[in-house]
Amino acid sequence: MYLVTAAEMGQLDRLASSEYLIPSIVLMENAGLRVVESIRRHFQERVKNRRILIFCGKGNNGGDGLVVARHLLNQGAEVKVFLLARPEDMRGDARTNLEIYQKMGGRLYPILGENHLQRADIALLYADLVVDAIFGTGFKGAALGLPASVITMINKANRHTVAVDVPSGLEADTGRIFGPCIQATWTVTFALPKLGLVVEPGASFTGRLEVADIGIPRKLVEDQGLKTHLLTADWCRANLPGRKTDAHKGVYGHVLAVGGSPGLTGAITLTATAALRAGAGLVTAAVPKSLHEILETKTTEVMTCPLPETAAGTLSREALNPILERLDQCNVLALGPGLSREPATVELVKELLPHLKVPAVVDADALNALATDPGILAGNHGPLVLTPHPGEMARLIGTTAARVQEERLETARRYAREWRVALLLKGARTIVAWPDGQTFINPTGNPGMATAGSGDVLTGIIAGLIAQGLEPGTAAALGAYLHGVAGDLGRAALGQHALMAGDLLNFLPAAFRNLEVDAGDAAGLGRG
Ligand SMILES: NC(=O)C1=CN([C@@H]2O[C@H](COP(=O)(O)OP(=O)(O)OC[C@H]3O[C@@H](n4cnc5c(N)ncnc54)[C@H](OP(=O)(O)O)[C@@H]3O)[C@@H](O)[C@H]2O)[C@@H](O)CC1
Ligand SMILES: Nc1ncnc2c1ncn2[C@@H]1O[C@H](COP(=O)(O)OP(=O)(O)O)[C@@H](O)[C@H]1O
Ligand SMILES: [K+]
Repeated sequence: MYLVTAAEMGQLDRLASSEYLIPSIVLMENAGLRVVESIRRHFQERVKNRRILIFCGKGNNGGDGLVVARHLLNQGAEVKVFLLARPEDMRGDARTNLEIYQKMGGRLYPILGENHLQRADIALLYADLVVDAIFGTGFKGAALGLPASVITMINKANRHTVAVDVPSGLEADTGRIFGPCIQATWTVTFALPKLGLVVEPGASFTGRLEVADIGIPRKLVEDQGLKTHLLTADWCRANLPGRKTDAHKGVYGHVLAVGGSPGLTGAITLTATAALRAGAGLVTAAVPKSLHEILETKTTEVMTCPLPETAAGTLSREALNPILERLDQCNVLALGPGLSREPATVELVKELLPHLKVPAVVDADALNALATDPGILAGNHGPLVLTPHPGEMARLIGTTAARVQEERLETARRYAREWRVALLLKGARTIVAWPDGQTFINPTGNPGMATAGSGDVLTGIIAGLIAQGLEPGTAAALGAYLHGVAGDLGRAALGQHALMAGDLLNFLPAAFRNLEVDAGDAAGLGRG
């Protein structure tokens, strides 16, 4: 599903009117009607006598709110409109809808000063629902003064609140909040979701998100060349690697997982096991030779391979050729889990990356090694997926994790394009940016996944999907989605505190099953 900025949405609205002759007031009417339908569903279609307060701003968002008000009035609800503007300041379609509402005898209460707040505050005590139509995509910066007081008052009333298009106080483009913001129970956004509704902190203020069709022609949307997408189950389902009835394990590829160091054998174990869970045919874990027996003990289906090591028991530079030889029989490398930052091991990573002929998922300490010499990626390199968390991303581009978190989308998009890699930036609402600019935001996952080894599992899932023939960028997006679904299933069963990385492996089958279309697949009968 495409995601848009306020400007892109405004462009769509304008072109719908100018190129497709759809009057803007028709778009506003459609928007209002979609909100009314959503409110009816909220009340199981019984809106009669419901006490509904509608807070309207002076712009078109307020206009939407006035459309909502008059239709609810017509349907027998007890409606009160609180208008944060003087009627004479209203313009265009919003003004028209204000006048229609007034002609219908709708109750209208101006909020032009703090002295008007009390009436609204009392009404809030008895309200069955609050409709937030104060600010939409036209909002910038921070709500101050009276709007800030109104937003704070509404939040304090703690009533069910539906936000029209965007929760008021939220920047539609970034999801950032600089002042009070409506805490919506749910949001009805028009035509396409705005970026700020699906990334934190905006996503938390948005509540449950409904995307309402207001009649913007689909072809117009397709012709816009939009590059940002919200990952959906449908998209993931369409990109799941198939399973042929006459398949053999070689068909599903062979992952070479390289990593491990004393005390960090768990990371490489999680990655290797996750690759199998994700459906790879074969997986080999290549580790420093003194850890080889531990891996043999910790794994069963995973094959293992001892490699030359340093005195510290980490992979040494002599491991380069054995790894390259092993890669001749593999079709994807997972590099980094538990690797350590031993200088010789860092050198090994820097020598290995430019020689790769197969796709590689580069994670954890391999990223830290890359950060010591970013120019490594300047030359030609195989298709890479980098999976940094904000700290590792900060090291890669020489900034701070806080700065990365302020500009997650642009940071990921810029790095992917500059270094021609698929860049997966972990964290709440993981971002997957492809070299061509296509960018995906993952809505699945939860804070229970902020636990040691969770990223190692993701690395394995992505490598396992590439092993089965998926393009690296597609595998990164699909992997992030499945990883998050496994985390959500894990949270439902175990809670957020108890969830551990190993649990993600146990819930991965259910995450796949949720996506597989027909029961046949789920029973492992294989797709014909
Ligand atoms: N055809 C269409 O276009 C359709 C549009 N639709 C609807 O229109 C909405 C966009 O409407 P919009 O562009 O009028 O802006 P909106 O969000 O109502 O803001 C109102 C005013 O807020 C003000 N303001 C801004 N920042 C502020 C701040 N920090 N603190 C205080 N005030 C601030 C700013 O005032 P100004 O800066 O101009 O003085 C602005 O004029 C969109 O979300 C959707 O709901 C639908 O009907 C579908 C069809
Ligand atoms: N608050 C959160 N919401 C959703 N997912 C999260 C959250 N915190 C962490 N995660 C996910 O958990 C994983 C953490 O990975 P990482 O930090 O690399 O852990 P480790 O290095 O211990 O394996 C990432 O996939 C990240 O997206
Ligand atoms: K709003």
